[in-house]
Amino acid sequence: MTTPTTPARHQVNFITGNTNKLSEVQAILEPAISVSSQALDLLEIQGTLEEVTLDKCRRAADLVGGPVLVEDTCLCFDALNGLPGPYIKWFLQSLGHQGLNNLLAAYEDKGAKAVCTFGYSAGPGHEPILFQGITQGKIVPARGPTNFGWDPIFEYEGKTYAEMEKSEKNKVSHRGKALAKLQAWFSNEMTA
Ligand SMILES: O=c1[nH]c(=O)c2ncn([C@@H]3O[C@H](COP(=O)(O)OP(=O)(O)OP(=O)(O)O)[C@@H](O)[C@H]3O)c2[nH]1
Ligand SMILES: [Mg+2]
Repeated sequence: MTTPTTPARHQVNFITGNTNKLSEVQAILEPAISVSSQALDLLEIQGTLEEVTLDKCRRAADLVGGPVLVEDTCLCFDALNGLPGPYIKWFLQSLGHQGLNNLLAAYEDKGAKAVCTFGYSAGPGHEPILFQGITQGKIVPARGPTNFGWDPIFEYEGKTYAEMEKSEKNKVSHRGKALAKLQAWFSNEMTA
């Protein structure tokens, strides 16, 4: 007679230097998928949203020598044909919330897409798999706590991300949507 075994819980090693990202990923994935993390400052190439994450993921797998999860987040202004996109980190650092609003002053269209692209690689030499989530919102003057990036200037259905409870943001966010796809893929793998 064989004893039924419970399938091993999935485990991911999320490589990021961003503690805010890490706590959102843990809040969304755990306890179903356990999340460990290494803070490595990965070099990021110029390119499309997908190219940046693919390259980041391959680099992380080579550095760590095992399975890795990485993520790259873009903020794409509709009036600017998707810019700043993957370069939002440097735009935010240089211009701040007001400066990002000013970029759209000449345009009526304040629409913006928050795009999150996760890359999972089973290890060095394994081609990464991408999971992407997009939330459409608009850019507004800052409202709410300022502890995470551009959260105070990204408004979705009347509230900025910064004004939402964490659990509320995770339900509607670019990151939450991307992680729902990743979770579906992992549970499929588990039953395959
Ligand atoms: O208000 C925000 N709400 C979010 O949900 C969010 N997610 C990312 N960011 C910021 O957008 C840039 C992405 O750059 P990014 O993806 O390269 O991140 P990063 O360099 O901080 O970490 P990582 O590359 O080590 O993972 C960085 O400035 C992040 O702080 C966010 N800001
Ligand atoms: Mg980065």
